[in-house]
Amino acid sequence: MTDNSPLRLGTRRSKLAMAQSGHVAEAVSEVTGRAVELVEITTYGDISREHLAQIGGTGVFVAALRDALLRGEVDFAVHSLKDLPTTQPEGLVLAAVPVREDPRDVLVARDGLTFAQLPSGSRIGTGSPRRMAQLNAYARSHGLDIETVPIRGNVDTRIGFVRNGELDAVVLAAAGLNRLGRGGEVTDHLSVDTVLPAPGQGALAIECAASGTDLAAALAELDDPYTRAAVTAERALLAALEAGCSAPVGALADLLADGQAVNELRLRGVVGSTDGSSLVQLSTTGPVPTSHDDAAAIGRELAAEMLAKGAAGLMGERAQ
Ligand SMILES: NCc1[nH]cc(CCC(=O)O)c1CC(=O)O
Repeated sequence: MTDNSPLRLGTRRSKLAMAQSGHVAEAVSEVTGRAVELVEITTYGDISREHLAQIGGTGVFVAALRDALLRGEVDFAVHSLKDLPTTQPEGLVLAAVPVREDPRDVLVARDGLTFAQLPSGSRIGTGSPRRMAQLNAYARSHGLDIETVPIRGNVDTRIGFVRNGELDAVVLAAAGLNRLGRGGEVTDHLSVDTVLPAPGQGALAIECAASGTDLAAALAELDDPYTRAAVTAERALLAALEAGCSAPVGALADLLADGQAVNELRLRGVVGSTDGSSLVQLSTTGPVPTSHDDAAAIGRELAAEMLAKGAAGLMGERAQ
C-alpha cells in the first residue's frame, strides 16, 4: 500500500472495547505496515445501559460505530461478535474474524468457590436470559438450590457484587476477562455441557466499508477460517430462530479432529425458558463446511429442528 497515513480504528470507550481494540490495532499494524490510531466513539448503549432491554437489545452498542464507518470517519471497527446483529448492513463487510478466545462462560465466586462447591441457597448474578435458563435448568435437574439474580453493568460493577458480599457469584464471559487481563479472578470455567455460550462468544469481528477493498483485503489476513465457519453456523442458527442477542439462545460450533486432521464440525444449540423449566437442546455433526453458505445451512437446519421441538414458544419470553 502506498498510503502511509495512520488507519483510524473506531472504538467504544469501555475498558473491554479499548482492550480488544488495542490488541487488534497491533495485529493490523503488523499486517498492513501502517500505524493505527484509536478513535473513541460514544454509543447509545454506553450512555443508556439500563435501557438496553427496553430498547430491544440487539446492536445498540454497534450502531454508532457503524454510522462512523459509513460516514468515513473511521477506517475500521472491532466488535464483540456476540453483540453484532445477524444482518449485515449494506455498505459494510466483516473483513476478518480472528482466532476465537475461550468461548466459555465463567464463574467469579466468593472465596474461590467452584460451581460445584456453591452451598445451598447461593445467589448467582447474571443479566443474561441465556445464562439464567441454563443455570436454572441444571439446578432443577441436579436438585441444586441456587437462585439466579438479574444484574447489569460492566465487568467491574458485576464483580463488585461478589466483592461486596451482595452475591455469592457472578457469571461472565471468559474472553472478556482474559482480554482485560483479569482471567486470574475466575474461580471456575463452566462446562459448555452445562451452559452453552452465546452465538459468537469469544470471537471478534473486524468490520470496514465495502468500498475499501484494499483495506478489506489486508484485514482479511487476520481472518481464521475455522472460527469464521463456526460463528457463521452459530449466527445462522440465531437468525433462523429469529432471536436477538438478549434471547435465551446458546450455540457453539466446534471442530472435531481425528488425530491431526480436523474433519467434522459439531454445532450445539439451546433455547430455554429463563426459569429453567423447559429447555430445547440439540446437536448436529457433519463435514467441515467449505463455504459461507454451507456453514450457514448447518445453523439453519439445526434451528429448524429446534423450532419443531417448540423453541419458538420459549423465545417469546424475556427475562428483564
Ligand atoms: N454482553 C456483553 C459482552 N459482550 C462481549 C463480552 C465479552 C466476551 C466476548 O467477546 O464474547 C461481554 C461481556 C460478558 O458477557 O461477560
